[in-house]
Amino acid sequence: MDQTLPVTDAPFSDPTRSAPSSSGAALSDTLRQILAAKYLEVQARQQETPLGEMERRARDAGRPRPFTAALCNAVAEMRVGLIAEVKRASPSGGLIREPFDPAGIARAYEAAGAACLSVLTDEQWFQGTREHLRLAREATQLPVLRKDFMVDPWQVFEARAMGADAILIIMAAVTDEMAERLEDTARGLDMGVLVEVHDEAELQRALGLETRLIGVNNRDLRSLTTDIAVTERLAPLIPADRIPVAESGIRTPEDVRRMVHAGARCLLVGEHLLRQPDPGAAARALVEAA
Ligand SMILES: O=P(O)(O)OC[C@@H](O)[C@@H](O)c1c[nH]c2ccccc12
Repeated sequence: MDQTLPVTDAPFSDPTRSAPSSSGAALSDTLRQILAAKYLEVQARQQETPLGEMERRARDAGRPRPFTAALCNAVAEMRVGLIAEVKRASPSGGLIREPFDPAGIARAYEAAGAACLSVLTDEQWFQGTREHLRLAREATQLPVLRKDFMVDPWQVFEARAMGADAILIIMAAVTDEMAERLEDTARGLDMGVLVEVHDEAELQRALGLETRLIGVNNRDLRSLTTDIAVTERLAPLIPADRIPVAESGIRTPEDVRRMVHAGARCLLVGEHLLRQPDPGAAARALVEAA
């Protein structure tokens, strides 16, 4: 814990310029728009709360709950490791749930046997807030992933300061160098990391990190379409010392069985659960599918 943490004195890097876009496609699409706004948002927030102050708040936030261990335990016990998501809206789904009760939803997920929670904090595209994360975490004992677009280590301190136990690193959104800085910062705070990939090239880049949890996003963040065959293609390429997590577009017990069969016993599921009158019952049906 006495390691020197990376500082954010460098200007925000634009991954669309320097990172290899693995698909070869220009990011002139949803992800690019989200990132352009995110750099500005982080810059503005950092002016309100400078790095040193945010780091102090992060270190005062108490101990993080063990996110990676919760999923490892589920896998070791041959259960489905469900990361159940709390989100009000999304760019592809529009307004998903209204009224929206993050604490009640989180409690229902916990009772259903979810291993972890994921809470959207992006306001502009997902109508998320820091308050949603705080409410969901306080209502349960579960480790919580802050689901947002991380482009600067300042946000990792911010995540811990708001109570998050883990962060997401989206390989399509960052350079290799930034991915490492985000990972180092999270590890220095004892936080978990989920690194997200969508194709073979992003997977190769992700395997250069130390993070064990490799999320395969079935959703293409450029076009917003989902296809759970993406996990079936990529999960077999993930080495045995890593833990594959199938993300997005999972709805039915049959989908769960397909993901488990492909080698992904951990699942990140949101929209389907949140569209049901009883998200807890829907979560239980998926946990019990395999
Ligand atoms: O709601 P779904 O299709 O079940 O997907 C959940 C989760 O995988 C999705 O919200 C997600 C995965 N990666 C992201 C990156 C940013 C925002 C959102 C996401």
